[in-house]
Amino acid sequence: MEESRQLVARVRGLTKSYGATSVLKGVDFSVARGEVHALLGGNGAGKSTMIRIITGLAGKDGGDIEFRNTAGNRLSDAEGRSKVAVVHQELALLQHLTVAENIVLPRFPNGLRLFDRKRSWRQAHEALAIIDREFADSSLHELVGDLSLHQGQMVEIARALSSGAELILLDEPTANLTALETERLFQVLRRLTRENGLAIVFVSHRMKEIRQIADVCTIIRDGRTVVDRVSTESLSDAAIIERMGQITTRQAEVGGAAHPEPRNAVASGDDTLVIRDADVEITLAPGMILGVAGAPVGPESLISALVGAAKARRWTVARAGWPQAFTSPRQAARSGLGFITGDRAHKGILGDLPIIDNVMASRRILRRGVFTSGRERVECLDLVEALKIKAASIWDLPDTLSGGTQQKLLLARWLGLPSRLLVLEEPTRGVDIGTKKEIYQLIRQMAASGTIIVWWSTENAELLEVCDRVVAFDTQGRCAGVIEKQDLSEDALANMTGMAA
Ligand SMILES: Nc1ncnc2c1ncn2[C@@H]1O[C@H](COP(=O)(O)OP(=O)(O)OP(=O)(O)O)[C@@H](O)[C@H]1O
Repeated sequence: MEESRQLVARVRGLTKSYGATSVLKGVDFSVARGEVHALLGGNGAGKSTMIRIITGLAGKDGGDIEFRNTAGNRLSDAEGRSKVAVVHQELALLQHLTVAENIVLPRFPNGLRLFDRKRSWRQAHEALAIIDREFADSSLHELVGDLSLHQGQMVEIARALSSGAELILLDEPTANLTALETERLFQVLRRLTRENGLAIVFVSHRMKEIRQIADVCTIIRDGRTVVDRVSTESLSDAAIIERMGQITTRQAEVGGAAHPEPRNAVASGDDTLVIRDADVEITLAPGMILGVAGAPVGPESLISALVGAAKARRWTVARAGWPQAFTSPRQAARSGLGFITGDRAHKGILGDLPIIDNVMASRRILRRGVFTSGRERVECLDLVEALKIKAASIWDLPDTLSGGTQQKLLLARWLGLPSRLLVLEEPTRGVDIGTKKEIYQLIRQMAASGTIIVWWSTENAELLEVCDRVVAFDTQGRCAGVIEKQDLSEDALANMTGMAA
C-alpha cells in the first residue's frame, strides 16, 4: 500500500469494554483520502463499536484517534468529527421531519431556523436524485415516519453523501437497497473518492459488493485488528473468511453437525399452496424454496398477502386446510405460518425482553405455554450455539448484541419449527459471511422436512444459491415472471426485475 496517500483518520490501540465484556482490545485502523475502505469482520467483532467511537457516539477506554486535514496537520477531535458523516445499520432519521429536512439538517447544527429554504430543498433533491430521481421528485415533502424501511435507507444515504463530509462511514448501507440502487450508490462512491478525494469506509457482509467497490480492507476479529489496511485484491475470498475467524465456504458445505434437526412439518393431505394475482399463478409444493426479487413494492404486496397483513387484496392464496384469513399472529403461527420481518428494529426484536424470550417466542406460542424452563434453556442454548450467537448470557437484553447477532435471534425463533410455510424478508441481513452459509443449510433442512419457504432478498447471489425458482417483480411492482432454477442467473434476475445496469 503506497504510504503517500494522506490519512484522514487514524486509530491506534483502541480499547472499549461494556462491564466485564471487553469488546475492543487494541484496534488499529487508518483510512486515507481517495479510497473506499472495506471494514470487515464477523458479527460482534467490534466494527460498529469502533464507528460509534470515531463519530463520538460512544466513549473509548483507551487508545488514540486522530483526524488530519489535507495539509496533514492534526485536527482537534471536534473539528475532525465535524468532517465525518455516518450511515448507521439501524436508521437514525427524525420521524416527524420531512425527507428534505432530514437531509439538510446536518448542515444546520443550530436548527432549521436560519436556513435558505429554496436552496436547501434543491440540495436535498439533488442528493436524493443521485440514488433515485423518481423518489426524489415525489418524496421531498413527505414525513420520514411515513416512509418504508427501504425509502428511509435512501434518505439516510443521501444525507451522508450531501453532508460535505470528508470521511463517510457506511455501516451496511446496501442491506435494504435493490441491485440497481446499490449500483448507483457505488457509482457515486467511486466518483466521490476519485474526483473529490473523499474517504469512504464501507462495512458489508456481501463478498460480491466488497470486491466491486473496495480498494483496501481492514479485518477485525474479536476486538483486534488482524488485517491492517491491505489491498482487497491481494486477499482471496477464502483468505478473508479465514482471517475473520470463520470457516471457509468449502468447510461450511461439509460441516453442519451441530444443527438442530427440524421435526416433520405439519404436512398432511394437500399441502400445496397456490398464490395468484391478475398476471401470474404460482404453485408451491411442500419443500419448495421460492425466491422473491425486485423493487420492494411488488415483494411487499405478495408477502403481505402470504402473512395475512392488511392491504393485500391483489393476491389470493389458496390452500386446503388453510384459514381464509388470519385473525391474529398467534392464530397464524398455530396454523403453521412462520414469518421473519425485514424490519428488525421495529417489528422483529422484542427490545425489553431478554435473548431467551426473543429466541423462544414462537415455540411458546406453538406449545401454548406448556414448557419447562430447564428444557427451554437447553433448547435456547442449542440454537445460540448452532447460529454462533455471540452473547455473554441468554438473559441479556438484545440491545447489547451487534446488529447481525440480533438478526440471528430472529432466525433462531423459527428455525427447526414444523412450519407449513416460512416467509423470510431479507433473512440474512447483516449476518456474517461464514454464518450465512450455515443458515442456507438450516433453511434447506427445513424445506427438506416439508416446509414451503418464501425468501425475499435484495442479494441476488443468495437467491441463486438457495432458491428452486424465483418470482421477479419489475420496478412498478408488477409481476414480471417466474424463473426456474435451471434458468436462474444474475443476468436473468437483472433483466426480469428491470434492474439491468
Ligand atoms: N451496550 C453494550 N453492552 C454490552 N455489550 C455490547 C454493547 N454494545 C455492543 N456490545 C458487544 O460488543 C461486541 C461488538 O459489537 P459490534 O456491534 O461492534 O459488532 P459488529 O462487528 O459491528 O457486528 P455486526 O457485523 O453484527 O454488526 C458484541 O459482542 C456486542 O455484544
